[in-house]
Amino acid sequence: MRRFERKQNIFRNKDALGESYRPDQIEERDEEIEEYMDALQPVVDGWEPNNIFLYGNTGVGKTAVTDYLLDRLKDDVADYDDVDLAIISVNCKTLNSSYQVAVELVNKLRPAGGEISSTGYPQQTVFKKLYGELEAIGGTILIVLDEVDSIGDRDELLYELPRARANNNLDSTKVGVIGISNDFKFRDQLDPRVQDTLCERELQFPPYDAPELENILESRAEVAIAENAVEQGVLKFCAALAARDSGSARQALDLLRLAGEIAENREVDLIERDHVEAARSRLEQERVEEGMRELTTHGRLALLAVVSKAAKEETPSRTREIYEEYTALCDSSGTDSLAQRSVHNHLSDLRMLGILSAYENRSGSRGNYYSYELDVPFTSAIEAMSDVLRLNSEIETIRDIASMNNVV
Ligand SMILES: Nc1ncnc2c1ncn2[C@@H]1O[C@H](COP(=O)(O)OP(=O)(O)OP(=O)(O)O)[C@@H](O)[C@H]1O
Repeated sequence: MRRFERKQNIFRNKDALGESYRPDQIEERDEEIEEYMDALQPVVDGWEPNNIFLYGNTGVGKTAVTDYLLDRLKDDVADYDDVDLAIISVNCKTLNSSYQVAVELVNKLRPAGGEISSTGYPQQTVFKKLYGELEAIGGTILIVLDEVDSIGDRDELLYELPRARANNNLDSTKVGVIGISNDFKFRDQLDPRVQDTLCERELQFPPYDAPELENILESRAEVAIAENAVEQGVLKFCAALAARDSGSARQALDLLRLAGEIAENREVDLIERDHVEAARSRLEQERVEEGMRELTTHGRLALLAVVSKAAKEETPSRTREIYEEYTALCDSSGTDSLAQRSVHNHLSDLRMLGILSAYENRSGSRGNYYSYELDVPFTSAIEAMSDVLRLNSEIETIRDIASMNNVV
C-alpha cells in the first residue's frame, strides 16, 4: 500500500478556495458595498439601525460581503464610546418557522447549560425570552438571518423584531434585522406589514459576469495556488463557464479547486484546461445526482426515458414519445405507470432542476406542445442513474445504443 504523502505542488492554501474562507478583500462589489454602508450608517451615528433585506442568486457574495462589512463596522464603531454593537448571525436553513428561529436566537445568547428546548412553549413566551436576552445585552444589536426564506410563511418574528421597541417589548436596546435570501419570490410573498419593516432598505446583488469572476478568481488564486501552477487562460475559462451557467463565484471557485485536485491526482504541476473540463463534468454530475436524490421513482423513470431517447439521438422529443419510452421502462421495472399528464409534470420538475431543457412548439390549430432534451451531458445523467434505479440491463442497453451513435 502507498504511504500518505503531503502534496503541495498545486495548492499553497487550498482552504482559501473553500466555503468557510473569509477573503480579506471583496472584488467587484464597490457599488453594493457603498449602498450597504449607507444602510448601516445609522449604527455608527448611534440611531436605531435600518432593517436590510439582501437578495440575489446563490454565490453572488451576499454572505461574503455581509461578513466583511460587519467586521469592518465592528472595528470602526469601536472608536465611538457611545455605541455598543453586538452582532448575532443565524443561518435559518434548517429552521422553518419564526418559533424555531427565535429559539435558536435565545439559545445562542444564553450561556451553555441555559438553553431552552425547541418545543413546548407558546410562541409569545419564546419571543419574550428573546426580548429578555436582547435587553440584557443592550446597546445596538444587528441580527443577521441568512437564508431567511426558510422561515416560510410563519414569519411573525420578522414583523415583531424590528418593531420590538415601538411596541414596548424592548426598552433601551436598538435592534436591526438583516435578512438574506436567494429566493426572489420570498419578498413578494411576505405579509405586506413584514415587507414594510424588513425591507426598509433593499439591496440586490446581480450575478457576476465573466470578467468579474476572473478578477475574483485571480485574487483568490494568489492566496490558494502555488506560483506558476495555473496554465494561462485557465482562470478565464473557469470564469467563462461559471458566468455562462450561473454567474456564481462559488461555482467558479469550485471549478478551480476541483480542477486543481484533478491535476494533483494526475501528478502534474500545472492546472490545465483539460482539468477544468473534467472538473466541470464531475460537478455537473454531482448536480444531477443531487437533483436525482430529490426525485421520486417516477421522476427518475421519466428522466431515464429522456436519457434513452438521447441515446437514440431522438431528442428533443415530444412528451408523447417520452411517455411511450417511460411506460416501457415501467413495465421492465415492474412499476405501475402514471398517466401522461403526471409524467409531464415530472418532466417540468426536471426542467426546473436544470436537468432538462424544454422547447415549446406551436402546432397550429391543435395547440402547443413541449419537447424535451437533456440539459446536462449524457454521460453525467446516465452515471447518476445507474446507482439509483434497479434497471441494470436496460441501462446497459441504453449505454450500448449511445456508444453506437457516439452520444456522450
Ligand atoms: N466579490 C467577491 N470577492 C471575493 N470573493 C467572493 C466575492 N463574491 C463571492 N465570493 C466568494 O464566493 C463564495 C460564495 O459567496 P457567498 O457565500 O457570499 O454567496 P451568497 O450570495 O451568500 O450565496 P448563497 O445564497 O448560496 O448563500 C464564497 O467563497 C465567497 O468568499
